[in-house]
Order: sequence, then C-alpha cells, then structure tokens
Amino acid sequence: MPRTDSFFSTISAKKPRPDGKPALTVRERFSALRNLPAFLRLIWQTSPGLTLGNVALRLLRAALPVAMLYVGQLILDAVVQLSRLPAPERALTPVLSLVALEFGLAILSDALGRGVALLDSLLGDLFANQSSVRLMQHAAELDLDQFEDSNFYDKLERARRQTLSRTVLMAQVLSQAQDAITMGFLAVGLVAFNPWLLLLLLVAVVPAFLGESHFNERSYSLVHGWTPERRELDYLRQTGASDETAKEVKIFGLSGFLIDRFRQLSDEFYRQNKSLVIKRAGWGTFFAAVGAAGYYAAYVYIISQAVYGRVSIGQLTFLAGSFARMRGLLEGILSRFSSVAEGALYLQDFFEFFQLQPRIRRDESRAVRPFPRPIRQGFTFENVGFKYRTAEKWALRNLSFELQAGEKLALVGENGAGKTTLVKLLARLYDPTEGRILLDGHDLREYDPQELRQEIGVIFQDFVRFQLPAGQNLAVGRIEEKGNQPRIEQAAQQSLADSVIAKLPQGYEQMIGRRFNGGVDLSGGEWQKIALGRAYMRDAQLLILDEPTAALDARAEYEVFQRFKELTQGKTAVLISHRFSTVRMADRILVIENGQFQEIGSHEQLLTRNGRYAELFRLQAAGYQ
Ligand SMILES: Nc1ncnc2c1ncn2[C@@H]1O[C@H](COP(=O)(O)OP(=O)(O)OP(=O)(O)O)[C@@H](O)[C@H]1O
Repeated sequence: MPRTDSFFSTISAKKPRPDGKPALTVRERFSALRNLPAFLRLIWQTSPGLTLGNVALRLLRAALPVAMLYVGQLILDAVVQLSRLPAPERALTPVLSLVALEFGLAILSDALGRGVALLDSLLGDLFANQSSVRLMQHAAELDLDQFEDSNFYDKLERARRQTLSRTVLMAQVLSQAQDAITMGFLAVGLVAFNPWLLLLLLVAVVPAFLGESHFNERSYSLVHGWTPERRELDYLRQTGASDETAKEVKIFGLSGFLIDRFRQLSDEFYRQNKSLVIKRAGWGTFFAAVGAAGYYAAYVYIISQAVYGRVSIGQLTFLAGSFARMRGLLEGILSRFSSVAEGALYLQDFFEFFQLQPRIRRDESRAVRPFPRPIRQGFTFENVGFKYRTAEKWALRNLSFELQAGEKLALVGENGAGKTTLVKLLARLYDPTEGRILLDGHDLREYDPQELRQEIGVIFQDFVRFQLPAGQNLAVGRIEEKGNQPRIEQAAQQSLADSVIAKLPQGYEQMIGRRFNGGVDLSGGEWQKIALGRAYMRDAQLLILDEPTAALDARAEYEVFQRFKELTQGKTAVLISHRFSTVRMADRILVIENGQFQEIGSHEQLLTRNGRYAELFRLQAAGYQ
C-alpha cells in the first residue's frame, strides 16, 4: 500500500512539471477558479432560457433524495408498527399509499434527471458552436505576425481543444450546485441526530479530494506542457495521410520517416501518461478504502443506536441512507471540485487566447481619416525598415520611394530581396518597424485598416486554393458579390479563367480541389487564372499582383498582363514578376536588393543606367538566346 507521507510531500514540494516548469501550488490551482464567473456569463449568454430551465430542474431534483429517504423511513416505521398489531387489525392501505408516494418521487426524479441531461446536452452543443464561432471571429481579428508565432499556435490549439470539453465543465459546475443543495437537505437530518457524524464524513473524504486534485494538476501540466508536441503529432498525422502531401510522400518515400517521428513522440507521451494514470489508480484505491472505513464506522454507530432502541428501524435506514448518500455526494462534490478547478485551469488558456489583441486596428481614441477616393498623390515610403518578429535580419531597410497614383510599378529583386514584405506593408498586414508609409501625405496608420484593405486587391504567390465551387472561388475576391453571376463571369473573362471553367463538367458550380465529393483538381496555371479573377472582383484602387503568374506559360502570362494593363487604366498597381517581358510593361521598376533600395526608373531608363536591373535583364535575355 502506498505511503501517505510521500504523497503529501508531492503535494507540498514544487515538483517540476513534465514541461520543466514547477508544479502549480494549491493556491495557484484554486485561483484559476476566478475564471468561473466569466465562464458562467458565457453560458448564460449562450441561451438564458435553457440555462434558467436547467437551473430550475436541478433545484427541484436536489430536494428529491431527502424526500425519498424520508418516505422510506415512514414506510419502514409503519411496517414495524403494523407487524406489532394483532393480525386482524393489520391493514396494508397506509403503507401502500406511502409506497405509491415513493414510486411517484422515483419517477419524478428519473424524469427530472433526463430533463437535466437533455438541457445539458442542448446547452452544451450551443455553447460549443458559439465558442467555435467566437474563436474564428477572434482569430480573424488578429495580426498576421501573431499567426507566425508558434506560441500563438499553442494558445490557439489549447483554446480550440477547449470548446468541446468546456461543455463538460458547464455540466460539472451546475451539478456541483445541485449536489451541494441536496447535501444541505441531508445534512439537516444528520446534524440533528449527531453532528460528529458530519465531521467523520469530512475526515473520510478529504484525503481522496486532495489526491484527486493533485493528480488533476499533474495531468493538466502534462497536457499543457505537451501542446507543441501534440501540434506536431497532428501535423505528422496530416502530412502522412492527406491528398496535398501524398504525391511527395510517395515519391520521396517519406512515410517511414513520418511514422517513426510520430511513433517516437506518441510513445513518449504514452509513457508519461501511463505512469501518471497508474499512480492515480493506486492512490485512488487507497483513498476509496479510507472513505469506506469512515462510512462503516458511522454505520456501526447508527446500528448500535438502533439496537439500544434510541432510534427506530425507519430512522436507522434514513440515517444510514443519508450517510451513504452524503458520502457519495461529498466525494462527488470534492472530486468534481478538483476537476472543476482543473477545468478552470484550461479555461485560463481559453480566455488567454481571447485576451490576445491585434496591434493593427482602428485607433478608437481618435477620429480616423477618411480614405481618399480617388487616391490623389499615392503612397510614399519614408525610410521604411521592417524586421519580422522572429527574424534577426532586417527584411527591408532604409527604403524611400514613391508609388504615384495611377502608376504601374514593378518590383524586381532576387529571391528573399523583400518584395513580398513590401507588399504586405502596403496592405498593412504589418506595420513598419522603422520609418513610415504615407498615403496622400498622411501616415497609413491614420486610416481604418479595414477600409484600406477594401481599397486594395492583392493576389499573393501563395494564394489559397479554396475547396469551393469555381464561381465562389472567384467570388472570394469580393464575397458580398457571391450571388452576382454576371460579375463573376466578367471577372473570369478578364483573368482568362473563363476558358478553364468552360471545360469543367458543371461550369461555375463545379467543386474544385479534391477534398470534397465530386471535386475536380486544376493545374497550377489554371488555379492561378482563377485566383487572378479575384483581383478583378474588387473595385480596388490599388491592385497588387505578387507573382501570381509564375505557373502560367509565357504566352498566357503576357496576355494576362496586357489585359491587366488595359483593365486597370488609371488605377495604381504593383506587379511582382521574375519575367522581364512582364516587368518591362510597367511604368517604372523598383529594384530591391537585400531589403535595400537599388534603383528606380522605366525599363529604358534603367537599361541606360546600366546598373543592377540592366545586368539582371541581360542575364535573362541571354538565357533565351
Ligand atoms: N514570416 C516571416 N518571418 C520571418 N522572416 C520572413 C518571413 N517572411 C519572409 N521572411 C524573410 O524576409 C526576407 C524577405 O522575404 P520576402 O518574402 O519579402 O522576399 P521576396 O523578395 O518576395 O522573395 P521571393 O522572390 O522568393 O518571393 C527573406 O529573407 C525571408 O526569409
């Protein structure tokens, strides 16, 4: 049998958690309970009606156990009394009516129990749905660089896992209140008989409570500390078996490598968890025995009182029944209390995610500057520098140039030069680390970022291949117009996606991508034409194409850009391409190298200048000879 002193020493000492951090103290654990009021508020907001109904049914149900025990006592006492009467005087009717009453109470208790379970499950489903929606809404508000931080993913992952298990916590908190009320009723009878029995009860169950609470914390720590590895496990599972990766996994024979890593991680988690659950089971058995000993001590005492005639047989069953029920309830309340405390620790993760705030957002403290329609002067980069949060190196530095209104500017530079970063700064996906960007003479930060993004259409090189019907895949460029078929078709014509869609069996209704039933996959170039169509769905004043044509054949790219030039007459545009045949169509070309400004000018000017652009241009031209 395990020794209790070693158990208590594990409670008091700050044993390191599996993630290397010290274990939470009892006080820290309990302080997580302060998250409960906010949690209960969320439940109430989910559905006031269902919450009220749930509480009302539970209140009613809380009173039933004591009522049933009491009726049980009356029945037994009546039977004993009747049995003492001479046979002819005995009548069954008064006992039968008591039995009928108990029967009625039993049926009511069962019905109420089912009602509570029903409301719990309805409320739980609604709560899980609403939490998921809140999670998606909040994630959508956050900044791009928050998504690029692995700590953020850990928080998101923990919050995501919370949405379902929180419904269990909700039922637990409500059951807790219900059982506490039942206990209150039962305690009245027990205290009236002998208050020491209540104390005995506490002594019998408190060790079990402490044990539960200790092991709950250990398992929370294990799960919490393993969040990054669990994300990796999910990633490995998905990479090992998904349509997107199957091609390379097969060609490179990666499945063994992925499975080995998965096995290594999952075995380690299994090992750590196994040792915890074994310890938990051992201690649990021991504490259950302590609880049972307390119960039997009380039982012997009550029996002795009955034997010496100080209580009736009916009272004996009432008291023994009350004690047994109270022990069950108290054990339940205490162990639930520690799992509620554990749930509250998880809630902390949930609320922490919602506390993350975006930095790029409308400044509520001052009036936002109305977005210029049309843009008059254009964008000015003033000594702009940018460093990614996780990077050592500056992605852009000391960048000053103007993007004039109505101008078509091409960005040229080698891989990693900083072209995409520049575009992301224009769209305010990030703010410059140094310097500033002006729009018509005012800092970009003075405008509402939402409005700015509405006025900008960007198609990135790594555009998303939405697993949606073809028409909707174009409409994502302006999702409010998803029902406007003529507009979608026009965008498709402009981006040359119309000929791709014409070949699809169900045209604009055709599901594309292989993930869903009946989906048809497209070639890289065909996907690009669809993605390009999104740019034409917008009424944007600034259009940015970040190499969305890399997979197009040379003729298609030439055609796409010719059209782009015609269709965006008078609009400001930024193009990124590694093909100089495309680049030369721009009014001016900005050359960036290692995040620094190199030169700017028209194709002819830059060739005459004979600098970096001329060198790169000749290099590519030589390749075609
Ligand atoms: N999210 C990120 N976090 C950290 N560093 C990044 C991130 N995105 C880009 N970088 C780094 O910033 C630099 C500039 O990248 P950027 O994507 O702007 O280059 P690019 O000129 O568009 O290159 P390419 O022609 O290959 O598309 C590179 O050194 C890159 O490694």
